[in-house]
Amino acid sequence: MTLVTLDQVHVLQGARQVLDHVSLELRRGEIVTVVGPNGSGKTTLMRTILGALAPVSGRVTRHPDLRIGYVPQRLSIDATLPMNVARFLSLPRRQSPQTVAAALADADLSGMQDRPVATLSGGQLQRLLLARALLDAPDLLILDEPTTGLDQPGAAAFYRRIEAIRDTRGCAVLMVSHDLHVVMAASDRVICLNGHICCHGAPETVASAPEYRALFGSGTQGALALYKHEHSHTHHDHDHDHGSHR
Ligand SMILES: Nc1ncnc2c1ncn2[C@@H]1O[C@H](COP(=O)(O)OP(=O)(O)OP(=O)(O)O)[C@@H](O)[C@H]1O
Repeated sequence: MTLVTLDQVHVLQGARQVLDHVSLELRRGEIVTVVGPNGSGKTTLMRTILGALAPVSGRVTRHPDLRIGYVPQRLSIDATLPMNVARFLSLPRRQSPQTVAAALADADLSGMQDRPVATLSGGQLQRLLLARALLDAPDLLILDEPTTGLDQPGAAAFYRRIEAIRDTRGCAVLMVSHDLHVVMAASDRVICLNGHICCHGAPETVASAPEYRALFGSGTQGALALYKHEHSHTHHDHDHDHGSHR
């Protein structure tokens, strides 16, 4: 089932054209990652899909009654605010204890209802934002650079959790990421954006595309092969190029 379709979308930020002829489809159950250099329009694309920005031409079509859960890059919370996790998740709308418990379990924060938000680690706070995005049982989960500030093992664990949520809830996931190595392995499809869509497809296809390599160098494919090797414990004869990292 197609959840969102963008057809030849053009979006301006101020007078500047940021998205140019962008067409894509998001389908139920898939994990799609958008990669691209700084200023390439990734956040603009997320906000266009959310409906916060309108295209000047082209069309965005959302499935009727589509529910979108959004995980922002970061949240500025006043660290001195005396608020616990359960209360944070019941703002602005009251949620049942069961809904809160299920969202916390999916975000690997089981039993944390009474913890003051100010005492959470960076990784736990990120997962709290994930739990909040799960409260309304979204069909599509949008995450904008969700692992900013996490170290590589923390980011890898976060992406595995996202995969588990997709598997159990069946929602689609669209995310922006700079963690190229890990994310390439955790995605069904990758879209490489630089104002327009430079290339897209399976992670392996994108990692070896000349357009992608021109933007990110050639190191990622080797790291991808390495990650998959460790992850699956199978022994494929990948075209390793570990020596050529940027
Ligand atoms: N509100 C705005 N007004 C004017 N220009 C904007 C606005 N928001 C973004 N831009 C410009 O649009 C372009 C794309 O920005 P966007 O935030 O979508 O890129 P990005 O790929 O998410 O970047 P980054 O990786 O740095 O987060 C940039 O040149 C940015 O300066």
